Amino acid sequence: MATTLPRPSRPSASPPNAPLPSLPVAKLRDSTSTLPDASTASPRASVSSLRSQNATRAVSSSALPTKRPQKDSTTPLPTLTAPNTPSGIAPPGKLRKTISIGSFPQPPRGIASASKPSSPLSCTSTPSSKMPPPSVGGIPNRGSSLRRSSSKMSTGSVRSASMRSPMSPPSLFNANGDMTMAGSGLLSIPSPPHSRNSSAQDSYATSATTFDDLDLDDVRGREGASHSDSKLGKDGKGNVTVSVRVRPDAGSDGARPELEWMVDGRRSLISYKGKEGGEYIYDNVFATHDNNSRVYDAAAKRLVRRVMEGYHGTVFAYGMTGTGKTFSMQGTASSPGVIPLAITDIFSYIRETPHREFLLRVSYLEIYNEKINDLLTPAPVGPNGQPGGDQVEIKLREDSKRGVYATPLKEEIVQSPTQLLRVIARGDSARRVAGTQFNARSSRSHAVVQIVVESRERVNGSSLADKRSTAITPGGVRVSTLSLIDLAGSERAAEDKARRTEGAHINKSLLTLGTVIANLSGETEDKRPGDKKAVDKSKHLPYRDSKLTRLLQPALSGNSLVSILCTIQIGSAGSVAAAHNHTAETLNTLKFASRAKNNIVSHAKKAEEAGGGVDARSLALLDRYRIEITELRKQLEEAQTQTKQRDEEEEEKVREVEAENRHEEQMLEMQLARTALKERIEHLNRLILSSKSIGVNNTTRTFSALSTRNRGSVATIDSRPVSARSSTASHALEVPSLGRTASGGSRDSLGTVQGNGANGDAGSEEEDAIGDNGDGTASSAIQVRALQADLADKNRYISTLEKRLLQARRSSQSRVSMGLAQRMGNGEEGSMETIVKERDAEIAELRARLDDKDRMITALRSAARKRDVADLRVETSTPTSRTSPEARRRVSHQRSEGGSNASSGFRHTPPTSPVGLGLLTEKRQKVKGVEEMTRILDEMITETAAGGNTNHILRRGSTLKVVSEAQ
Ligand SMILES: Nc1ncnc2c1ncn2[C@@H]1O[C@H](COP(=O)(O)OP(=O)(O)OP(=O)(O)O)[C@@H](O)[C@H]1O
Repeated sequence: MATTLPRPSRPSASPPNAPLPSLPVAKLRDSTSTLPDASTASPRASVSSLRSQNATRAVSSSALPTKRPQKDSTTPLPTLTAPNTPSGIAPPGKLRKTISIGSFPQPPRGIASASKPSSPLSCTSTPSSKMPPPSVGGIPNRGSSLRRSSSKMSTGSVRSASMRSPMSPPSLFNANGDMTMAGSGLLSIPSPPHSRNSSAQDSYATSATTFDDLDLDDVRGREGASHSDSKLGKDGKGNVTVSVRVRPDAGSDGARPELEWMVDGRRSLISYKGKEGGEYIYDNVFATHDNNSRVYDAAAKRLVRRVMEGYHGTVFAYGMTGTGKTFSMQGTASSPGVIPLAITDIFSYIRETPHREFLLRVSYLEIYNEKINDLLTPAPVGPNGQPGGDQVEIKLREDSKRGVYATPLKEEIVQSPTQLLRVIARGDSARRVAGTQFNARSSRSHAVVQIVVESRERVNGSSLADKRSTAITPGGVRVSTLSLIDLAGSERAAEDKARRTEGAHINKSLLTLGTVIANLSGETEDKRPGDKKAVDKSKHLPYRDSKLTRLLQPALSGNSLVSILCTIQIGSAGSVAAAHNHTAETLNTLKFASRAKNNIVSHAKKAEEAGGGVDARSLALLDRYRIEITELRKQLEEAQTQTKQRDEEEEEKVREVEAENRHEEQMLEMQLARTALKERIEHLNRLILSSKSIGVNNTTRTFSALSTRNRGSVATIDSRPVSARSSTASHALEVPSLGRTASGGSRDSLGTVQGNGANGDAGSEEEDAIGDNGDGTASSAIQVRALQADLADKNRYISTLEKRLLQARRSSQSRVSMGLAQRMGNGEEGSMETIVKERDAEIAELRARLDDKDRMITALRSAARKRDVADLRVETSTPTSRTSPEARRRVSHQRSEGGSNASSGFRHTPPTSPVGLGLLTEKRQKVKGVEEMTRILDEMITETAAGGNTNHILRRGSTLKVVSEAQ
């Protein structure tokens, strides 16, 4: 409850100082302030009390309006229809039961008419502007509220005036308090002190006339069209409305107790002519044929509308078990009750009010055995998997802004009538019901539906920008609450233990409610000294004695518009005993209703609009949502900006990755180019080899001839195959390398030149590897030189390799550090390891490539040397063939010696003849040529590995070819 107001002033017993404005309809009421408590007083006590009161209360009929009496005089009193009447709601097939109007004694015309018109003694409507300001703290300060004077004076006047008036209004009671519908000795039940509540007083008048004079649709139309506060004053609807609804009788055994009752819906009057007889007038009396729609229209519609305007409102149904409280509040599918009709109206109002925006939230709780259960939260599951685990205890709290409220309680935000109805239906299904003696589906708990309405003025303009500007300005939110309460019914002790316990709790809480309402009448502070009523001030209001009264405290203490619907059953209900029971209960209910009407004072005021300066916690949900929406919008914009940035970064990354991929592709292309170059080199090498091979082969053939001739007598130069594979492996090149071997005995051993090259013929040739210059010295010298050259080559190549390795390391280190710096910048610290691995792999690859080159160079060199050696052999063998037979013999001898001394190794004897020296010079030149070629090859390979420049290689290749051809 956002605001609470001080209680209005109470009527004083003092007479009026000035003439009072007329009351549209004079009403007769039993003075509830003197009625015994419904729960405690015995019927007999009630009757005696009534009698004593009635004797002194009379309302003048002289001032009654003339319109109604004329109408009434021609209109018969309404009949009490049985459930099976055409307009009734009772099941079909039942006998039509009509209580004839003739069965009731008719009041005299004047009296009858007197019940309608307004009385000059009635109080004036106290405009809301004259209402006292709200009490500090929101909870009405009953003491301070009683200091109001304007209404107090008038109400007090009413009471005393009515008591004193010689013009008694019509009554069913005679001077002795006996109920008589006719006769001269009528006692008027004095008008209830409704004037204490000016609004309520007005409602008396209007409610009594409205349904008599107006077509219901007409009423609806007019009510729906008006939302203004002034309406309250104009039509006189009050802040507290008390209605009584009579339930159709389920059956009768002929006892016809209904004959003792008279229900006059037109005059909102119920009278009983039994022992505790009396006449009761309320704001509305609904006969058995009145349906839920009519009940809602008269008892709750206006209240609901005003809740939408910013007032707090409470509607509750009270009555004995089985009398139709749930039927009235919930209704049926074909006849919806107060709750669904209120929901429809709430949304109609929202539709009709485009200048405001609304937020609705709903909660639903029950008070069962003095424990509060949240009906919208599913029952927790116990250890056995069955519902019934321990629910979080819901407590009632109170604060100045919200008043009394239950917490923690689930509140659901709803956006449509269907959604709201569904939520309530869910709560209904969770509510405790059980079969009792009087009701097969008796509610065993008090159920409270609470709909919180937040609304605020919409800023003009419907553009999004306007809405946004509204969103960032909190405040201006009005919060009001509509409480729709279906109480459990009072009942006699049941046989079943569980029902008994429930019944005890129900009765206790209803008793407390009765006590609170009864004691409300004693809240008179502004008394004159010596005023007898002053003692009432001390009356205790036991709100805390039950959860129900605690929850209803804000409403009962004047903070809210209140509509109480009391349900009764006056039929025999199938048996005389039941009828008696009903009668007692019905009388109790009627007394409760009278007390409520007389004692509850409400000065509900439109909830103040929360300003923008309130702290965040107390902000209305609507505001909080607005703020949240603004914040979320901001977050969304930020998120969008971030997303955009991330997208750009990702695009950048993608671009980098693409660049990397392109680089890799380029690398791959280069790799392919290198491979192609290698192949080209090998091809060139093969060309070189094949041009030399031809010489070798030719020489070999010469050697072969020679060796055939000398087989078995010459020392052999064995050649061990050394295989050299190019990196492509498919071009394996095996060239003989020089080596020493002991070819056993006289047997020749043949070196082999094998090649898988394109020519494919090298491998098939045999070569006599004989370093034969006649004395074997030439071969030795050649071998030494060849070995030295080989060694030099190897050294050179090793140094080249070292250089390359160093370069590779440096470049990979710099690349790693660059990559690292870049990736560290991108926050990819985890990938350092990967980078190092990548670089390691690159180094390994480079090494492998260098190894390949190494092998290739070795192979090339070996081939070149071999070719060189072969040339030398050919050349040295030629002069030998031209020497004298003596010399040949010497050679032959030496060979035979060499053969016998094979184990001593290869002997190298330098040539001594001038021919030999010339040959040697020529040979040296050739060796140089080989070295030159090797050098070119080395450079070429180095450059190839470093740059992959095909043209360059080709150029070099052609140079090489030229060199080789020159040789
Ligand atoms: N005005 C009515 N017209 C037709 N049937 C009614 C009327 N009022 C009540 N009933 C029927 O009477 C039975 C009991 O009504 P209901 O359950 O509403 O009583 P109750 O006051 O809520 O009882 P309890 O306090 O035990 O919950 C239901 O079957 C209902 O349909």
